[in-house]
Amino acid sequence: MSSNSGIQIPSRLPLLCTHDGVLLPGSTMRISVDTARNMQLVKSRLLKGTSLQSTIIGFIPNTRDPEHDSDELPSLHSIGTAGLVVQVVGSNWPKPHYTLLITGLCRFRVTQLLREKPFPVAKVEQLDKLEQYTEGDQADGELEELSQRFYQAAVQLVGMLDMSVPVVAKLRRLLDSLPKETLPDVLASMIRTSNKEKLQVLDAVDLEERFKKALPLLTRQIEGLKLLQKTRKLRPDDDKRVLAIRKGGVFPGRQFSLDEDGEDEDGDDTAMLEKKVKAAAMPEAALRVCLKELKRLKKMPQSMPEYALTRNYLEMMVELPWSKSSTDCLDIRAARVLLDNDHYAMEKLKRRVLEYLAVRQLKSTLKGPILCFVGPPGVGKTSVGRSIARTLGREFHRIALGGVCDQSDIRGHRRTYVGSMPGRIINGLKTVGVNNPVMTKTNMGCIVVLPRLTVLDPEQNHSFTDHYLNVPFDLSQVLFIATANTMATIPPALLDRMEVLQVPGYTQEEKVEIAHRHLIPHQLEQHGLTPQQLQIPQDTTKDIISKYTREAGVRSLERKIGAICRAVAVKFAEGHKVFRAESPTEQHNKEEDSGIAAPPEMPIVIDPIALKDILGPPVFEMEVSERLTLPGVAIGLAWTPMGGEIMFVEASRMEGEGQLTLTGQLGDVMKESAHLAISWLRSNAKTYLLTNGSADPLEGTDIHLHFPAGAVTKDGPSAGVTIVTCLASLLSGRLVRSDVAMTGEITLRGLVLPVGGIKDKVLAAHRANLKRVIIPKRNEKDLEEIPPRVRADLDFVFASTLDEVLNAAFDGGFPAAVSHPQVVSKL
Ligand SMILES: Nc1ncnc2c1ncn2[C@@H]1O[C@H](COP(=O)(O)OP(=O)(O)OP(=O)(O)O)[C@@H](O)[C@H]1O
Repeated sequence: MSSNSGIQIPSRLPLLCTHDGVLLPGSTMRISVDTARNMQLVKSRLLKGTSLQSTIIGFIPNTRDPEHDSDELPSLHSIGTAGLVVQVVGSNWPKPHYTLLITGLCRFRVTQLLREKPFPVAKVEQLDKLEQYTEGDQADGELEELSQRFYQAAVQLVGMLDMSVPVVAKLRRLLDSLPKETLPDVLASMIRTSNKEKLQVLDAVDLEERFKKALPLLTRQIEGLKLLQKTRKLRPDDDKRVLAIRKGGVFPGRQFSLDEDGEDEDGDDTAMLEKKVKAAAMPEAALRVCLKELKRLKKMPQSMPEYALTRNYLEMMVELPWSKSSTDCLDIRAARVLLDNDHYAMEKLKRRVLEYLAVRQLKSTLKGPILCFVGPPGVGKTSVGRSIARTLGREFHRIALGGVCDQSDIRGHRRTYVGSMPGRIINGLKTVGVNNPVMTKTNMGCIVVLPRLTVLDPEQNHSFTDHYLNVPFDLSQVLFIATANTMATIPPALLDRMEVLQVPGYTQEEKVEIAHRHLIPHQLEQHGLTPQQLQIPQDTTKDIISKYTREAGVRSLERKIGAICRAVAVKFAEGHKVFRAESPTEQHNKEEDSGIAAPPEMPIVIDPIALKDILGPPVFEMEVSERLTLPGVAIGLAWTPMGGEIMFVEASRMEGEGQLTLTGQLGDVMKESAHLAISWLRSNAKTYLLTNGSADPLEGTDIHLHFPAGAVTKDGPSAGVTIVTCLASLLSGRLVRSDVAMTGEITLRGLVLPVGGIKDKVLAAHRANLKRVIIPKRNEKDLEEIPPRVRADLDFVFASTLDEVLNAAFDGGFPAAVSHPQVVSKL
């Protein structure tokens, strides 16, 4: 029935004493507090409390809170309103204070003041109660009549207001849905009433009296409105007059001078714009264009669509930072510390960035190549860009070109088009307000269609012309950093203008460090939690990495940590009940525990059980060894723009005519690898005793080769060795070792050629807990990039021939019947 009747307020309430307003039940008000006791209440109750109950406070009106803590508390107004604090905003200007947004729930009476310091707390008796209304309804005819009259008056009042205003329409609907008993409070807080009148309504505990107090206020408001409407009707042509003036003003050459403040706004506006144009310190060419446009604008009637276009253009022009730049404050030593503080690992990248910055410091006019960071998503490319901006003391802007394959997105649309806009670069400059920010451009691959690449050419940057501006803008001060996931999609002409820095994926250990140094503290802060409230042990982080994410970077790891923080934040908001998992052994203790709130200083520790509770069952289970229980399966290593991955190759044979079927969305190069592999095995079948009695192992058999994850397109020559191993296993009936992965291109003669992406591939093998990795001999030098700890965990086999590959891939080797002639690679 009543909205506030169901509320049960605590029997002890902290009191907020104020002289600046009266909170009535059912209304919301903003109140600023700055006295000692009130500030204490906010600090130690509202900001520290974690339960819903702690956000309920007693609002005592008409009582001035003493300025100082030591001053005596004056006698309290006996009736107050229990209020729910929905928002607290703190500020130090002009002096420390908090602004509270508080919603009134119900009246209470102070029965006993329990303490005065640091803020008053009192025993209270709740006044507005459900029974009171229901009983009143049945018993009292007069009350019924009063409430009806009040309702009618309220309807009349709302009827006089403009229903097209959404708030009025909402109030009209509310009138019917709210219980009638609450109307005096709600309306008294909405209409024009003094604090004294509101206080009288508040003090009217008896419902009948409350109606009697509020009704005259309502009637007064209605009468006031009636009077206002009458005076408006007396001067009906007022509006028209205003209209006439406005219309007249747009005719060129005619000036109106009005005594009142309704001056000719448009004339004023253009004059203002002119002033701004002159103050914008633009280069000669741009200034000339602006002045010409201004001249046109002055002559143009405002109703012309072009008026708005020209105005927008001019406003854009004056807002651009033509000659506004921030001063660089580069200190290489500080930069090193900052880069190290912001990012763990990525030593090579950091070293190159520092070199770049050092050269800039020595020669500020440096027109070096644009840096381009290439690596899987979430490895910190953009975030290094942000750190560079910080070290230089520059603004940072990120242009994400995801999905953008249109040059107008970068260069803007010509102004002749409706809805034309400047491109992303100019827009970015307008946002940052200086002409020398650090800009990162994500996903460079998409600029394939840019016919002219001036943006990325340092030599041509000084005269970048956006189609919308149509005058050159000097971008030579902007420090561009490009980022991309793969180099494959960047046009060679673009690549040629950039210095590419590879950012490989992270090892599990690196991820754990990054999580504990950066991601967890960052997420805790984002969710308003402290390390005293939530702790994630290293083992849990390892579990999150291996069981819930499979990525080269750390983005989804960060998301998972965020999910944990959210779950814990909910627990704290609910009052921090003991957060335990429901393992069967603990189940019986649950009832005893459930009522006890853990002491607030106890952190929530995320153990494996809690982890499973929050993130659900593990998403990735290592299934490597399970899948290698039959002959004809081998593990390869693939490189994708998302980092390295392990890849299974499966083969099966059936009766047929020696045909090879390939499935799994393979590209041409990969299909050719498969054919090469078959040919090599056929030609060496005798050597390895794969003949099965006949001369050709494929006689009377069809072979099917499949690369699982069939929906993903795969290509490249690096699966060659894996296909050979897989087929050798199928034809020999022997199992491939379940802890070995391999990569390498093959030739028809059985040589193993080098491939790319070794670091990412090796990291993928390490992530998958494999022990042995077979890589081409000529890739041995790439191992330098791999962290020593990962190198120590793995057993590397460097193969230059397929014979070596097979020997390493099978337990006990893969002996040839006759000794295999050693072929030396001259490639
Ligand atoms: N080495 C690191 N140390 C600390 N934090 C890191 C590190 N690497 C990545 N991060 C964090 O990972 C998150 C994602 O990084 P970022 O957005 O820079 O990725 P990105 O490489 O630009 O990805 P994309 O290619 O998808 O744009 C950021 O919050 C970043 O701070």
